[in-house]
Amino acid sequence: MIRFDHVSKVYKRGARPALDDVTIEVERDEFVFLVGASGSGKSTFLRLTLREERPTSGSVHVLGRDLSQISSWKVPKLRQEMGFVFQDFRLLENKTVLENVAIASQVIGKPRHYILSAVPEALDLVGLAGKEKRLPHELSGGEQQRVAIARAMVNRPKLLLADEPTGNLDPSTSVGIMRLLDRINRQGTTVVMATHDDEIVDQMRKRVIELKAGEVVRDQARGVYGSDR
Ligand SMILES: Nc1ncnc2c1ncn2[C@@H]1O[C@H](COP(=O)(O)OP(=O)(O)OP(=O)(O)O)[C@@H](O)[C@H]1O
Repeated sequence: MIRFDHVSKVYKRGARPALDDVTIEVERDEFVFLVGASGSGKSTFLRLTLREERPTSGSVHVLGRDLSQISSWKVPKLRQEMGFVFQDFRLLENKTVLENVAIASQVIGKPRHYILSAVPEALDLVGLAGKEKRLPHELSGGEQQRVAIARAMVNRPKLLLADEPTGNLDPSTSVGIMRLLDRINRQGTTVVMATHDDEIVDQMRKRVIELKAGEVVRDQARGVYGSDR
């Protein structure tokens, strides 16, 4: 699903690498936490997976494709096969819940009959059926994040990337969001979630990849502690 082969990323010549010789494989149907202190390289990992950035060296494969071989005009098509969720929700404030979700299908030209069935299905998945006409400011933070997750799922991606999705939520609301992400994973979507929240990571008992100053220092699924090279 995702393969990083000796990937390094240096943003500015001479600066410390944001990722330093990272080799990781995420298999189909896995749920993986990406943890590490601020600046350890989590967002860089996600940006490379989305091909928002390109590696300085090494190769990145996502959804069976070598990202270095994909021409720029094909990148939007690749991103259509992924969903992403952010800490700050990023909803359109003057659009209803329904419109916020539908727009993700409309912008990529999905046919009307698809949208008419996929949008209610996505809202049902996240438990927001009945709130279609609300505007984002009429929802709680947890509900706003659910809208963002419905939007990420409406095109039925194989891979969901989440960057601190519970970062703006209180602990009990976060638990609900984690249950939802777990359910999405069990229904067949690979999930990679960057987080600072140790409590969530401990509760969920999933694979944990820890980055420190751009290096993988822990990969719990493989039982490796310390640098694995
Ligand atoms: N666009 C950029 N230009 C220059 N340096 C960058 C850029 N983006 C990130 N960096 C640097 O790369 C390193 C890794 O940053 P990254 O954002 O990947 O970490 P992070 O683990 O996601 O941190 P946080 O949890 O605070 O989001 C940091 O030293 C950061 O300053």
